Amino acid sequence: MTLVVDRVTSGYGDRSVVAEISFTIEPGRIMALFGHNGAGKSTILKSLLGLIPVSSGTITLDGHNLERLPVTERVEHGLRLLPEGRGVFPELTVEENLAVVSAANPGRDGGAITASQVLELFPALAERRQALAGNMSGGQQQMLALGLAIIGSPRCLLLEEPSVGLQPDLVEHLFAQISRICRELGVSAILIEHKIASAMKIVDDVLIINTGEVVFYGSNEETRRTDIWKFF
Ligand SMILES: Nc1ncnc2c1ncn2[C@@H]1O[C@H](COP(=O)(O)OP(=O)(O)OP(=O)(O)O)[C@@H](O)[C@H]1O
Repeated sequence: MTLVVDRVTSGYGDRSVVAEISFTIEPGRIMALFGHNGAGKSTILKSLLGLIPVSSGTITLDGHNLERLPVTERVEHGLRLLPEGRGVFPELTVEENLAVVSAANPGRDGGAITASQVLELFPALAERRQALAGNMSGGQQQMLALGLAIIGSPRCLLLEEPSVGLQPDLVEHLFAQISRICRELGVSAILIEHKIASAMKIVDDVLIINTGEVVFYGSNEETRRTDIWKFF
């Protein structure tokens, strides 16, 4: 399912924070969203998911216009947010976390990803299925959050700084898992990340914004040939 964002402008109240944002992500591909603090990265994700309204522009997922739909319907279409911080229920076990989210996301067309498939995809979670999520390490909690995000029929993951608080080796591991999930399931992703060198190992395309406007959009290869630091 191709995500096409075309000239989206949005913000808070009367204040536009991001303007005329455009990009396209094909299934199975990952786009990095880079920019300095306060550039508007999270605002773009919130606009895609419908947490804040867009004032102009269109968002289509495989041809379906999403920009006027409520959050619940956008989730049904396959948009999934992995929020900054731990997107898990700390007082529930791994299994209970998976059960709660499965109940809320039955998925569509019989091809939905179930809790048991998530445990097959992440053996480290299967080993800890009875553990309380809140007692697990940061890396394990992030893996569970990723597992929860793909239950049902995900099409596009919105990943908000998933590496925050993780040791460098765990960051590499998590990113490898994100890459594998996207390629294997044909799910696209937007990755907001400050750890640019690590992100560059898994992303296909890069969008850089500065004070709410796109200042660079290119493939991984083009990004590596460009002095991107001037855009921050
Ligand atoms: N709920 C809100 N109400 C009003 N203004 C907000 C709100 N959230 C963010 N902003 C403003 O929108 C601008 C962009 O913020 P945003 O969180 O999108 O940036 P960001 O690029 O994600 O930053 P960071 O890397 O620090 O998370 C900032 O000026 C911020 O103060």
